[in-house]
Amino acid sequence: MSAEDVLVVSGGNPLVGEITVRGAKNLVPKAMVAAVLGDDPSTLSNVPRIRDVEIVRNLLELHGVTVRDGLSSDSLVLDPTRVERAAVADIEVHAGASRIPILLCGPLLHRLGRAFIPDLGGCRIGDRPINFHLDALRQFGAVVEKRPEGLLLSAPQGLSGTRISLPYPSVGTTEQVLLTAVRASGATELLNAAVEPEIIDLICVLQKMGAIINLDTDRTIRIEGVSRLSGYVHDALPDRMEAASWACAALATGGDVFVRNARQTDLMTFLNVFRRVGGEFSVTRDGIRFWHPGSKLASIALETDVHPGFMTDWQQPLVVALTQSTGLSIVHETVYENRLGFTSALVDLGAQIQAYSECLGPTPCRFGRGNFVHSAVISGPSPLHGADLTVPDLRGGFSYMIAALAASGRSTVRGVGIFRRGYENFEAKLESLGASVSG
Ligand SMILES: CC(=O)N[C@H]1[C@@H](OP(=O)(O)OP(=O)(O)OC[C@H]2O[C@@H](n3ccc(=O)[nH]c3=O)[C@H](O)[C@@H]2O)O[C@H](CO)[C@@H](O)[C@@H]1O
Ligand SMILES: C=C(OP(=O)(O)O)C(=O)O
Repeated sequence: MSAEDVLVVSGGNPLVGEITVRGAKNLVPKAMVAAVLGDDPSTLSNVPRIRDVEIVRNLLELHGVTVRDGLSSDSLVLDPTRVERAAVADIEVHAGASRIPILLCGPLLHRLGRAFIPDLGGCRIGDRPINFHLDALRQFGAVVEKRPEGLLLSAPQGLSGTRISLPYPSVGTTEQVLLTAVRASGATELLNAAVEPEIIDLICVLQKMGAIINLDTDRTIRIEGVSRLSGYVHDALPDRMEAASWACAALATGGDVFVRNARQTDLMTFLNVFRRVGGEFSVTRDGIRFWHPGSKLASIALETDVHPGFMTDWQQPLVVALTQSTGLSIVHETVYENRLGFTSALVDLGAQIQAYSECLGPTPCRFGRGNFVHSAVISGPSPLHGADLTVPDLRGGFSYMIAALAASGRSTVRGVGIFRRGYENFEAKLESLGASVSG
């Protein structure tokens, strides 16, 4: 860990001011991958300067996509016309960096008839298997060989439309199916699909390219394959995970933060919970202002779920705010089996949190019968004090930062480099909100 990976936080002051969120971490890299399917260049704007975008930019360049900055400072132009001629021998260097490489399967199979996919990275919040992805790709006609350093795929007979029913509405697998089906021969029907706003935005990107995609009200997506797609011009939807993180930071520190570009439609479920806890917000054309009203915060019972439920990526920052609520709050994490480990560090800061392997919520989830610690009871309000913290993953780590800002005294937060995966300019944003942080 380098020195610049460590931040010393003097907490106890409310965060006050304004920050801007740009395009979503969970859409932008995927829209970049979609550009590989086009016959001509695509232009993507509202692109944040985050590590996951850099990783995918480097990966696409290795595959022969020419990526250059666009006319505006936040846009990228992606030209895939040289992909066929690219050498892919260096792809292994990207192993372990993010979840995105798996989404290149369909686009590379369509263009080259083969694809090499390195081992995936991303947050360690569960096992994160890719069995749904591989089952779906095989149904399209792909042959998948597992190699020590990754996956080798080919499509000797090409890729053909198919009927896929997902055991669980997986975001990544839904995107995998979309990116493969749009240029497969014939029609594809995807049942039990995920319908997160980032997926809808990816569908918008693909439709601009010439794809025909229907979304039914029952989580069924129907795709009619087409033989060619063009480039696109698209403005990425704003990052609702980052917006919710700053909202929770405002609430936990007793502050008042305007999140420029936050969109009500993407945050509707979060806003309901924020209000039930006692947080105030007001929606304007340019963003959403979130603030602590000065009165007591309420405890709540909450389950994370696939969209339109309460998103799992919002859970960790919200738990910090719940340490300041009066009474007992209950959180049941139903999307990942191992996303509550971060709570033990919050206990070191003075929070009262007990974690359980039972399902503490009305929905019996996939993890109830295993020994997975996936429910928590938070008792509050607890005064928090400074501690020495090491970031475990993106959202858990940002929660530590929020807790350190809410705590009285000094905390040392190690491993903040991970934040660069999903929080653009986080040091500058913290400073602009009056946080006392130093490297
Ligand atoms: C880069 C990106 O967009 N990441 C998001 C994406 O992750 P990601 O796309 O990896 O998440 P999924 O929706 O696929 O995973 C949901 C659940 O399905 C399981 N599963 C998934 C695939 C599979 O082949 N087999 C399987 O069992 C996972 O272990 C997990 O328990 O959606 C998650 C759920 O909203 C978010 O937390 C992540 O921020
Ligand atoms: C889990 C997350 O990301 P990833 O899927 O990229 O690991 C996240 O953004 O909180």
